[in-house]
Amino acid sequence: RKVGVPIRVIPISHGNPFWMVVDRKILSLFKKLPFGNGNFTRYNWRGWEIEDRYRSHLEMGDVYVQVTPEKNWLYLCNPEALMDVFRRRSDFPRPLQIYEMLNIFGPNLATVEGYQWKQQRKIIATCFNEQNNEIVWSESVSLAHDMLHYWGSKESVKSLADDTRTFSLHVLSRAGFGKSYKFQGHDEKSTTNTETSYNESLKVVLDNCVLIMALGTNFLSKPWLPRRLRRVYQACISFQNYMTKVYEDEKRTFSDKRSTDSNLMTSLVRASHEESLTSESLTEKEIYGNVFVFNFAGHDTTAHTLTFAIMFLAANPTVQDWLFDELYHVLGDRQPNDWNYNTDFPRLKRCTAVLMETVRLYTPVPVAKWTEKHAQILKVGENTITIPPATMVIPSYAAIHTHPKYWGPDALAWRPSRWIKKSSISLNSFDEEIISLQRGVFIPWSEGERSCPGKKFSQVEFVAAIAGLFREWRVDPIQQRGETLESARARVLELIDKDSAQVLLLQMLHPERAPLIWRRRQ
Ligand code: HEM
Repeated sequence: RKVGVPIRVIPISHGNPFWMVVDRKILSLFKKLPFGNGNFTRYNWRGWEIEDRYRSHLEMGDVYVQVTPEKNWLYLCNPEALMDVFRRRSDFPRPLQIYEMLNIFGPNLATVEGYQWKQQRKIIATCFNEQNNEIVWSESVSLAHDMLHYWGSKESVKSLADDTRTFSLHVLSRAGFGKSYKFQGHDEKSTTNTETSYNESLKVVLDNCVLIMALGTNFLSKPWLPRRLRRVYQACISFQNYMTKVYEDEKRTFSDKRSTDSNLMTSLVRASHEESLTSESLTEKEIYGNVFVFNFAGHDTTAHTLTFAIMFLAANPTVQDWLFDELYHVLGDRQPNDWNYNTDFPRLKRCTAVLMETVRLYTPVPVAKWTEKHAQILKVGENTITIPPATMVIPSYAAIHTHPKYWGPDALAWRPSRWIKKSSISLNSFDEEIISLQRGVFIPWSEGERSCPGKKFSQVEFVAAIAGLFREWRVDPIQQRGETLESARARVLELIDKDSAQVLLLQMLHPERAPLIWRRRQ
């Protein structure tokens, strides 16, 4: 109350692990009770932000606090104040206790703060470079082609979410480690052989990372555990062995002065070696920790976003035509292996707009900051507030991304064309630009020094995938008995709206409930 902003009291802490498992089930029962609809059912579950959007801020203003038994959570929906929080990295650090579990393979960018973070970030920034983006581009184009081949051969595609995860895992294998794999659709996956074991182990690690983080690798090594858990442990070991081998190889290559590939792992080893002359290099453990965190941070973020985008496109044939016009204009009749990262990617503005519009509405990663040990003063609009120590400070991304004040009356509609304007410097009628926005109203990759280092990586990957999929093909929902195509599309939109929830990240829970069909354009 002393902060002087509206408050909402909720009975269970947002970080309570037991509650996180049962929240929605219990609240759905509560909602049925005559007195059951209050702050508890409105706010006390994981992912409430997406259902609520900007409504709480419309009711209470740009800042309010949720009071929980453990901490106070301050929600912020004001662009200038948000940018202030992002810029003041030491005043509003990351609450590291939430991320500690990501230390499975070693300390990394996501789990350190202060000087250690600065030092790691400086080295890592050099690895996410244009040579790496070129690898991301060509691998994504090639994999999208194979994925389309698989989807195009089926009468009904139900495995969208699984296949986009395979796609993003393969891109990471190549751009992160230098290992290229042929795309295998959901029904084509073979049992492991030696060649796929690295990729397979990475997949098992990522699929089970919550379990690994919760139990720890020491516990998982116990021989009396069930087979499934031992398999997870084996995957951790072979993933670690693979990283060690690449590390040793690269160290040798470096001392021989032979040039190598620009994948993230080799660049990290090289950059670390170069920095070692100034005693600021990464340790071997930190290299492993970071390679894991690149995979963790880059896998489902892009895969879920692709799933959302393809579903939205299936429901919006006019947007597919709009995309096709750009793809035909930029890529013409050239074959995918002739598409060029340097000249084609920057021109695919509409493809980029599809990404922006999708992450605006379905932002995959929630960001949290806190005030740690000290009170902080923050100007929010006309008011200046003092935020007490140990307060969580949460950018209300789902609100700022949809507030009509910044996005207009159709803010909740998925409309990629809102991102495009005619180029001011070109006379060519097709030359378009992405609109410039006020800083702080669009924050899916966060902002400031601690924003996502994989932003461009994910943009290149997404745009290459969309170009590969939609240059010659289109997608529709499969009609159910007695349904028109129009109502099938409305059903897909309804599914996106009602069936999306925060698991680890925000995702569609059952995209297989709306099977799709891919057809070649006439
Ligand atoms: C659509 C795709 C993506 C989105 C929306 C996204 C979003 C974000 C956000 C919001 C953060 C800040 C989290 C926080 O402050 O708590 C972040 C951090 C991070 N992201 Fe991404 N990300 C994406 C893809 C990727 C990819 C492809 C990679 C790597 C290949 C990656 C690597 C990282 C890393 C290492 C961090 C930690 C940075 C640090 O703490 O300094 N991300 N990402």
